[in-house]
Amino acid sequence: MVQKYLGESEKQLRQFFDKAQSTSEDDVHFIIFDELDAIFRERGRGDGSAASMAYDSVVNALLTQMDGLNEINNVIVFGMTNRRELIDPALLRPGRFEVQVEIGLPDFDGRSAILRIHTEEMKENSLLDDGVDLDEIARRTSRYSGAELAGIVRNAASLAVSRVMDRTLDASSFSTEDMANMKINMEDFMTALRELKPAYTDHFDNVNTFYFPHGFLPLSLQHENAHELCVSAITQARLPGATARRILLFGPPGTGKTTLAVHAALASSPDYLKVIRASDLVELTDAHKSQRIAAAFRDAEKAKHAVVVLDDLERLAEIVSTNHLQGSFSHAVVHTLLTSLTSISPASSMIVLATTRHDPRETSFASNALQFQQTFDTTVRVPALTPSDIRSTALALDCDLSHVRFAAAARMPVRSLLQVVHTLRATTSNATIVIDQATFDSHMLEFGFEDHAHAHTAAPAPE
Ligand SMILES: Nc1ncnc2c1ncn2[C@@H]1O[C@H](COP(=O)(O)OP(=O)(O)OP(=O)(O)O)[C@@H](O)[C@H]1O
Repeated sequence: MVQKYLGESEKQLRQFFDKAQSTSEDDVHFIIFDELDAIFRERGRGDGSAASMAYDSVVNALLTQMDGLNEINNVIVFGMTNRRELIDPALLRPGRFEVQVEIGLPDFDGRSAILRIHTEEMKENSLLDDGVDLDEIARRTSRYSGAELAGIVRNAASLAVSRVMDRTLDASSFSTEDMANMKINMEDFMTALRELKPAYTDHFDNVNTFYFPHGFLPLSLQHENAHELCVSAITQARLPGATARRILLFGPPGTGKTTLAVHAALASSPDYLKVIRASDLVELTDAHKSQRIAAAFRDAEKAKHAVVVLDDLERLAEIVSTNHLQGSFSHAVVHTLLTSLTSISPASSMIVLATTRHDPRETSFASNALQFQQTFDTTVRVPALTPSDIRSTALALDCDLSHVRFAAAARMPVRSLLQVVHTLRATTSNATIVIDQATFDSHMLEFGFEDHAHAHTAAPAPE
């Protein structure tokens, strides 16, 4: 559609419709626009340059043609897009693209059928090993789109070819054994699956190693309760009429809020998981940050069971408070966060787990800016560890703190405890290490924590 000269695209558009109109009414014409969003974007959004005005004019031309369609009844127009929100709204009104059908990610039957179609020819040519279980591949690809499944098949085929080509460079000297080797087997599919990850997700494998490098620990009764609440909210979000879709986890720095949210999300086997962290958005402009956040929510709406984790809301929103009532934040990001959170479709089973260091029950600048009370359905406190939680968590990591004295009111964020325990553990290869008071105290001081035995709170190192 895009032409070099001004007015050419409009002319071409008119020609499509004129051709359809000029034929007999018995001949039905289909006009199909692929990637509709590439050309028919919302008008007035450009930079005012001649090029952007030219795009606006193409949209006008299509609107004129579509309106004229009422008088002819042998033309059916299809538009395809995966960015519906970018299309000029006038095109989506009744009388234009009035029937809108969403084609989401394929379900198990759909994936099986897609895999069968793409492997049919291989099977006919005896290139598919009998051990290839397409249903098993369909089971393992719950988050893959049709195009990605086709990519898996192509990748598996090229693995089989390269296996033989690595051994035999001359195709004319192929032996029967080479031909048998060329068959695409289950192992090729498994390798292809590991290499090609679906677009509509974070890579779950990376998530595991990133968030729980040493495994996931129960930490405390409150942590376990918070975890259970998140898992059951995610499970119930899949049922009609679910009400708790937006959960806010709050607690002091380093108490394990993000880890808990991500683990609960994984435990409920979502087919889409997106963790949005401020560190992934650094160096982006506010507009780009907002786009990323909005896109994650859009993708989540498309998935069947989606979880979005918003890690550290105040960092995402760049909140800097000078006191509990004043400060600054990124208006664009806050606007996007609030709009995305409050406009989750009731039909979707998406659930959002967000983390913050601010107690939503107390007045604070962050709490006001992000409207915690109005935006979230449920809030859950994730506390620092008590002395008995500290001991049991350390023991789970083979570090015996029974000889260390803590003030009853002492509290320690799990991050601080893990820092100390891991350095203590690094000093010896013994199965379980028994730590005395002096060694523990000196490590605590080294990390800048207050005297835990007397202080009410073992403060974490400044961030
Ligand atoms: N249940 C757990 N099991 C094992 N490790 C954990 C657990 N919870 C937290 N951790 C570890 O403790 C550290 C801090 O956890 P996390 O980042 O989740 O805390 P946070 O409350 O989100 O912190 P912040 O307020 O700074 O965002 C991480 O290194 C994480 O791996």
